[in-house]
Amino acid sequence: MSSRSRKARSKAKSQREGKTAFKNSDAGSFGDGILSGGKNNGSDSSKVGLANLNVPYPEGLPTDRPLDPEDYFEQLAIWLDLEAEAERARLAKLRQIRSQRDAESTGQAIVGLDMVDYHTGLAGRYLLDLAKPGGKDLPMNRLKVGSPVVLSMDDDPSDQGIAGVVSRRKNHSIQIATDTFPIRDQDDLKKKKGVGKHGKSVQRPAVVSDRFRLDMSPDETTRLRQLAAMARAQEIRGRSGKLRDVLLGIKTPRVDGNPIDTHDIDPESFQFELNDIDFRTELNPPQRDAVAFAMMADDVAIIHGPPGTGKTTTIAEIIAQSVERGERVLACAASNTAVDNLLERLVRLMPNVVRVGHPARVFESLQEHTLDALVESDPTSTVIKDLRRELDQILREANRPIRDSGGRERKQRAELFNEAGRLRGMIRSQERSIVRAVIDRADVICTTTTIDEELLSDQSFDLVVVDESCQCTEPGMWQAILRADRLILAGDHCQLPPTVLSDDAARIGMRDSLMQRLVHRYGEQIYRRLTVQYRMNESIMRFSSDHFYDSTLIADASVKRHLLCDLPDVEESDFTREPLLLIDTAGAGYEEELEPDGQSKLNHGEAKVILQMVKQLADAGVTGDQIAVIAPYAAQARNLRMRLDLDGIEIDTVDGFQGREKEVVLITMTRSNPDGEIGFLSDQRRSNVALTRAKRKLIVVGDSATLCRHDFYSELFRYFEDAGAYHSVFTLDEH
Ligand SMILES: Nc1ncnc2c1ncn2[C@@H]1O[C@H](COP(=O)(O)OP(=O)(O)OP(=O)(O)O)[C@@H](O)[C@H]1O
Repeated sequence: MSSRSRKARSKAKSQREGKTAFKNSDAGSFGDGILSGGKNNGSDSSKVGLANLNVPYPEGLPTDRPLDPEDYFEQLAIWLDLEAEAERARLAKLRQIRSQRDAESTGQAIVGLDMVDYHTGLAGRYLLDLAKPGGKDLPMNRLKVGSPVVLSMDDDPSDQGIAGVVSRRKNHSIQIATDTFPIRDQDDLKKKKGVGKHGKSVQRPAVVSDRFRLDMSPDETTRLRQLAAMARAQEIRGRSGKLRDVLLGIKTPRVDGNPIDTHDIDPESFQFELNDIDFRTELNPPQRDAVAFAMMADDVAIIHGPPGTGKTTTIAEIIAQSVERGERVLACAASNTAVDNLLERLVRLMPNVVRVGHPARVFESLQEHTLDALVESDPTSTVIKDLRRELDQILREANRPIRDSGGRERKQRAELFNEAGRLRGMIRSQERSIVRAVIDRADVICTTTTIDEELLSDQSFDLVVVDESCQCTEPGMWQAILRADRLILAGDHCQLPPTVLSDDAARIGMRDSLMQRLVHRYGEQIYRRLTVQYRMNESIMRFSSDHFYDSTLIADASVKRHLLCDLPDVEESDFTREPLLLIDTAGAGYEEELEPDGQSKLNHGEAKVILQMVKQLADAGVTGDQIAVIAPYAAQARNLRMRLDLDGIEIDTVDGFQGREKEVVLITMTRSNPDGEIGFLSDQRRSNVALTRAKRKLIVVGDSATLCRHDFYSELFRYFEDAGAYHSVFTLDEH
């Protein structure tokens, strides 16, 4: 353990007791009114509008003075420690649930699995196909493609298992990529019934007789990489050291050579820069300004992109401009989905982009841009293909059941495994040199902010861009920052913050992003806001614009009045002509319930209303793939998935929907109780995301008696009422 990590651990206790690593911390005194429209007096830290950015972080990193690097990185290490502790505790609790029904009801484990097939993939990984005996469908689960998992023996609670990543999932089978072959007893191979297509039972043997269990796993690698990057960042000098000092408030950021706190940008230079850019995309004026501003920033600039305002489009243009100037760019985001959204734009603008990351986590449509695919299609990789074929062959031979009792076959098997090891070594070394060549040739590398240090080794970049940067914790930023000459952060602090499991870490600042901190510290000079949105009908946009963005959003003419009934094959009626609809369930007795065996909430009454609305939409000609249902609670999303069977309809939690859009969105607020408790619905950023996903129609189902005890929801209900879109559930048929 590093000395900082040790120090951090011992400090973690005092952190939980509410102390910070900052000496003389006077957090709570930054009220210097740096941002425009300061409506809020800073008394309510739950409000998150830009106008409310004057609100100090309750106990987080101070923004009114430079941060001492040692204190700062120590604080970040403490957050990571608290977070790791919370993650370990959560998973330990889950793995203790050994009984099938209980373990699987969490959605984070699948038990009693047979291994029905395996192959070798890139870099000598094993791809293991697992299924339930008899080809039964897998239970509802949260193991998505890309989820880190632990594969262990089902009948052995002491088995620590091996680490893997989900690489494919179907209704009745799941594929895991691992570095190790999970075999307990090689002699124990015997034929068993397996599964075939569509879950039919066929005579396909389970290739290993053991039963397996899959559990979601903690991602220790990420934390270790972050700690290592922070240790380097604390010591680093030169250009990266200067950028660190700017981000810590020790040095002032510069634009066009001038410190931002003393000079407004010279309008003439700005105009000159703007005129000089040969834009590759059709951008609106705020987007163009943002591009020019980013190009002029000497060290760091921020693009604030409210929902649907073309943040990703804008940063793709910034990257294209930077490449045009002969620069190399690292384009990152905290999630794989956000990286892929950006990659989708980039590949339309330039050819030489490489997506680094596990291919299992990359959109199917973008596979050809992954490092794996590019290495595979490299002419020099035919050698690797031959070696891999040989490896597969050897493994199949080695896994044949042993028939003789004399030990000869056992000896042969050991030799075969040795040979397999040697081949894997050769494959790896060949691949390493091709990987290096592909990466060196790329103009832009796209990756999540959890960077594979081995793949990118010593690469540094003229520009590092982090999209959705408000979803990234500060410790999560340093791997990317260390490789940057200049840094552009894009995001929206009024949407979801990063996921932080530890309440203690969240309370002392881990959920506040670097972008948010820099805006606090430097104010308007450090960011440009995009204001024209291309998603929502104006009525859908207005509430969010007024509440979160100082009423600055403008609906582009192409979407301003678009309606559901304008879609081909959708019948025109009052229902499809109105962009807003709110169904108030107050008085109907639709009380929330706690999911059996779980912590999450569901609401059967609201689900019934959602079902009725979806049916009405389908009857009007709206197709499933044009509809999304958003539930703040996973249990309600699961409940609805079991009850709704319209082809193509998407049902997910708010977190699953950030960055997405649909023609029509239904939200089931779920909370309904006599005490007016609303749990994490009180985080308005979550509601902001849910309310801004719909293009042409937004339907909200909720209980005013519970929700409207809170100002935000009371305003929301009033907004629907004023728009003539409020209906009590009693006005619906069947209720
Ligand atoms: N200047 C523009 N002219 C026309 N359409 C645009 C323009 N800028 C963005 N769009 C369109 O607006 C939509 C949203 O753009 P984009 O995905 O870049 O936004 P975003 O801000 O990243 O979205 P999100 O809110 O999901 O984070 C896309 O369909 C995009 O093509």
